[in-house]
Amino acid sequence: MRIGILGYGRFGRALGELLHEAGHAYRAWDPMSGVPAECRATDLPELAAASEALVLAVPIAAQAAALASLRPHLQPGQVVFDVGSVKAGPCALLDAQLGEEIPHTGTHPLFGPVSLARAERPLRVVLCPSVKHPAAADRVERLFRSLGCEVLRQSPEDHDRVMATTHALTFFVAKGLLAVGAGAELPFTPPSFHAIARTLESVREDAGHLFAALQNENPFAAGAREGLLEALSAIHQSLAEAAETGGGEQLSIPDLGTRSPVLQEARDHIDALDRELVALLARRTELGLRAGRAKAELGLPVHDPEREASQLQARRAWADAAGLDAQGVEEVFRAVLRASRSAQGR
Ligand SMILES: O=C(O)C(=O)C[C@]1(C(=O)O)C=C[C@@H](O)C=C1
Repeated sequence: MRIGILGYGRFGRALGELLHEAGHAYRAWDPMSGVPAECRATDLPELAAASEALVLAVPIAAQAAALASLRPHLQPGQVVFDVGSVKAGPCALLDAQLGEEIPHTGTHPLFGPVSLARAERPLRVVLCPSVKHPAAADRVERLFRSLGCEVLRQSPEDHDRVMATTHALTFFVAKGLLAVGAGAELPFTPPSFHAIARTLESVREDAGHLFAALQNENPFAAGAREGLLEALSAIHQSLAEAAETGGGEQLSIPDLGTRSPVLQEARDHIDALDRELVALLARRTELGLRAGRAKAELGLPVHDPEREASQLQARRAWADAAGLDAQGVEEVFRAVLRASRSAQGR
């Protein structure tokens, strides 16, 4: 399928790379950011004429204007979809501007430039079909599946309701933490902070317009924020009361039932950890494939003994520093490298 990307910001560019990796031809047009010559359309009419599917990858606030300028160049055989993080408004806009004539659907890829660069998997996409165009939703679903994505169908409202209490609230909390200095260079941080530190990083790296769109364009976000603030002040209040009365009953952690025996508990943790290791190996394989493709373009072979020698040396040193058996860790990485090479050879 020939794809046209309208808007070549960070997401448009990352989507272009994903399309390219999956073997799709794409062109892009953006009056603001530099599109590389090899995939740049001359102008909007040319982009529209050259594409079977058009992706609206502009900030939500710019969607109406972008769609209005695209509309005169569209044909009924094409399909148009947006990739915005909220869906009620954008889906209504697509319906209003493209109507019965131009097939369209709303989508929200639950990944971005940062998670793509980190080769995080699975890639998930929420698809909000227009009742006017069921076949368009099927075409776009097939396109995302060809990129290795899992596709989940939802109504725009159901999508926005879930996003209000997850995406919008996460960004809201992260903004608050950044405002109180939790994102600053700190001399040390406890493990309980590590997961949220990653979130602070992505919030900091995300384009500024995303925060405003998540909060202001999602019809359920303000209610979710109020609910969170109420819940937090109730907790704050009960902490203050407990400090005054010396009591702690209402703050006690709920009883999790009978304690598991030590062995069971250790095994449960080991299982959880191994699951994370497998997910990490999947990401590592993906990155190996990416390195392989880059080397193929340079005419280099899969096996790079020099790079592997320096990798093994570094991993031995990391093992030493962690108090592990360096030889054992080296063997693990030899197996990882063998698997990576064989994945590239597939
Ligand atoms: O860095 C590369 O060139 C890769 O292809 C990745 C990788 C790896 O998995 O780390 C795999 C094979 C090479 O021999 C060296 C390293």
